[in-house]
Amino acid sequence: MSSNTGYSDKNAKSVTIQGPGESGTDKYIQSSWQRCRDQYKMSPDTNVELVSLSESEVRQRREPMEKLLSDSEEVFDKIRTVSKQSGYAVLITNTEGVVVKSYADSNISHDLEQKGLRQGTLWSEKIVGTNGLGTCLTECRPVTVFAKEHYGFNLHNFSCSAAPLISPDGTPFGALDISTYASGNRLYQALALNLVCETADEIEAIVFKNAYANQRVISLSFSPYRPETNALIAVNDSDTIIAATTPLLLTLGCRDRYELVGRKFQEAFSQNLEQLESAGVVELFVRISDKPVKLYAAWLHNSAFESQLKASQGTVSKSSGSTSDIAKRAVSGDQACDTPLFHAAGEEPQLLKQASRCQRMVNKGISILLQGETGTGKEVWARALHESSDRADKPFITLNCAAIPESLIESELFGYGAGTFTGGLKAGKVGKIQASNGGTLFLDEIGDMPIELQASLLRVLAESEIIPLGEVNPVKVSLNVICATHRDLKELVSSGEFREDLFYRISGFQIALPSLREREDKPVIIEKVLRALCMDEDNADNVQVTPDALEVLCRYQWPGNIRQLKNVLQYAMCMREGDLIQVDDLPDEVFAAPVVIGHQSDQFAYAPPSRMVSMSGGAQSEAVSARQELSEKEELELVLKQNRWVVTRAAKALGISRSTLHRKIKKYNLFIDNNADELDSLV
Ligand SMILES: Nc1ncnc2c1ncn2[C@@H]1O[C@H](COP(=O)(O)OP(=O)(O)OP(=O)(O)O)[C@@H](O)[C@H]1O
Repeated sequence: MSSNTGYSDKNAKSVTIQGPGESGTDKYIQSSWQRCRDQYKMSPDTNVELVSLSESEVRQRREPMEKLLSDSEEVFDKIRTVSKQSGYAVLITNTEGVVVKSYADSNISHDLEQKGLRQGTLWSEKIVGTNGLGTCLTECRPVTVFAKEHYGFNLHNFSCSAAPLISPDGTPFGALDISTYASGNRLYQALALNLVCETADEIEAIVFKNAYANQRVISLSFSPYRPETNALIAVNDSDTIIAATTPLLLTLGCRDRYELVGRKFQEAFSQNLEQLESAGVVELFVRISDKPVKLYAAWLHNSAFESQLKASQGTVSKSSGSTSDIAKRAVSGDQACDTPLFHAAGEEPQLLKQASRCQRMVNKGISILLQGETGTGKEVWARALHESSDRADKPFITLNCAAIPESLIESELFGYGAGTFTGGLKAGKVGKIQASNGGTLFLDEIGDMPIELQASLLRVLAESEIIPLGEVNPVKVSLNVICATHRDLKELVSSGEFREDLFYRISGFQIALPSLREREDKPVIIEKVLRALCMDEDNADNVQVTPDALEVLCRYQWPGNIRQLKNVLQYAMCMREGDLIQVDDLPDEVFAAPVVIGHQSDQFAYAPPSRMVSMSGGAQSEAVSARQELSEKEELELVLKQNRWVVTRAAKALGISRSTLHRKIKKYNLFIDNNADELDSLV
C-alpha cells in the first residue's frame, strides 16, 4: 500500500537550494514564501524569533493528545531508533504548531534541542515563516524544508521533514517531524520524508482503530497473505462505508474521501459483506478510477470486534440503533451520549466529535475557546460545557465584551468598592469574575476586549485573584473561563490588537462551531428548534414542517445561523393554519438571493435575546439590567416588525400575553418614536 503521502518527492531533483523568493524550488515552498511575504509581512533573510510556551501551556495542549501519544508509543519507539542513528530530533505538534512532545536520543539531537527543536516551541508558519512543521500544517501535506528553503535566516542550517497526522474524518490533529542539520544534498531527505509519512500512516491507523473499535473495520491489501495494513475502512450496520484512512484513499486514487465514504460497500467494491463474513478474506475490485484495482479485504480483528463476534455466536453482529447513534458511539467510545454536550451537538459529525473530546476535558482546567459566526450556538455550547462539569451547580456568568461600552467592561469584570464612582452603586458592586467564583465565566466576543484590559485579564487568569476597582485587598477566586469570538484571533494577534500571551492562555483547546449552512444535520436542528418553540405554545405538539417548506429551509444560507432559524420558525408558527408549516408561512427572507457568506450582514447582527444574556442571581447590576432591557427592546421590535406590528401575533410569537406586550411597547416607547406611521396596525 502506498504511504500516507502518496507523495514521492518527485520535484526534488529539480531543486537547487536558493534563498526565499527565488524560483526553482518546490511549489509548496514557493507558496509558503509568498504567504510569508504577502500575508505575514515578514522580511526575508532576517532572523525569526522562536516563541516558547511555558510548561503548563504545553501541558494544556498536550492533554487532548495524551491518549494518542500513549497509544502510539510503539510507533514512536520505531522512529526514535532510526532517528537516533541518523541524528534526528523527533517532534510532534498540535494543529497550532506547538511541539507537545519531542524526542532527542543522540548528541546531535540534544544540540538541536538547544537551538529550539524541542517541546514547547511554536512552529506556526505565520510566526516562524517557512519551516517543516508550520508549512506541513498550513499546506496539510507532507513537506521537506531544507536549508535555505526556511524563511528565517537563523533556520538555514536545518533540514526538516514533516507529515500531517490525520484523524478518521480526514482533518489533521497535528504533525510529526524529524529534523537534523542540513548537509549534503536535498535528495537525501527523501528517506526522512518517507519515514515520517509511514509513521504518520501508522498513527492514523491506530487512531482509526480506536475510533471505530465498536464497528466493523476492514483492512485492504494487495496481498492475501498480508491482510493487516494501514489501509482501512469502517462500515456501519447498513453496510455503508463511514470512514476510510488516507493510505487507502491514496492507493485508490481518490481525490476526495467522499468518493468512498458514504457509499455502500457492495457498490464501491463489487462484493457484498456476507461473502467477506463467510470467507474471512476476499478478493475484490474497486471501481473508483477508470481502471479497476484488485485488492484483498479482511476483517480487522481488534478485541472489541472479536468480543462482538463471540456475543453473536460467530456471526457478525449488526449493531442496533440509528446511524447517528452509531456515529455518536464511534466518536465517543464508551461514553454516554445523553449529555448536554451531545444535545448541543445535534447530529452534526464534526460537533459530535468535539462533544466527545470536550466531555473528556471539562474538569481538567483546560481553557476552551469557541469560534463561530454569530448565532451558531457558542453560548449554548459554553453552557453545555459548564453543565457537563463539576461546576454545574455553581453560577454560569456571561460577559459580552462587544455589547457594552469599553469603559464599562473593567468595572463589570472586576467590580468596584463602595464610593468608588460618582453615580456608581453606593455599596459597590461585585464584578463578574468574582460572581463566577467556583462556576464558569463566559467571555463572549473576547476579540472585542480592549487591549489595555487584556493585560489585567491575563494577570487574573495567571494568579486567580482580583482587586476590585478602588480596593486594595486582592480577592481569591476559583476561575473557569470559556471564551468565544466570531473574529479570527490569530489575525488580531498579528495586527497587534490582541495579546499573543492572552491568546495562548485562553485557547488551550479550540472549537470551531460550524455555520448552519455548513451543517449536515439541518433537518435535525430545524426539528429541534421547532419542538422547543412548540413547547412554549399550548396545543402545538403536532406542528410539523411540510417537505416543501423543509426543502426551502435547508436550501437557505442562514447568515444569522440558528438564531435566525429560531426567528423564522417563530414567524412561521404565527402564520400557520392548523398543524402544518407550509412554504407560504415562511418569511420573505428565506427566499432571498444568497447573501455574501462570511460577512455578517447587519440585518442579522441581533443582540442576543435577553434570556441568553445569563446573569446569575445576585450578580445582576444596574448596567446589566440596562443591557438586558436593550436586548429585550430590540427583540420586541424585531418580532413586532416580523409580525407586521400585529400585536396578537407578535405576543404569540414572543410567548407573552397581549396586555404584557402592550405594556412593554409602552415601556420602551416603541411605536411613538420609531414607528408612528405603523401605530394604526397595533391591535
Ligand atoms: N444546538 C442548538 N439547538 C437549539 N437551539 C440552539 C442551538 N444552538 C443555538 N441555539 C439557539 O440559537 C440562538 C443563538 O445561540 P447562541 O446565543 O448560543 O449563539 P452565539 O453563537 O453565542 O451567538 P452570538 O455570537 O451572537 O453571541 C439561541 O436562541 C439558541 O437557543
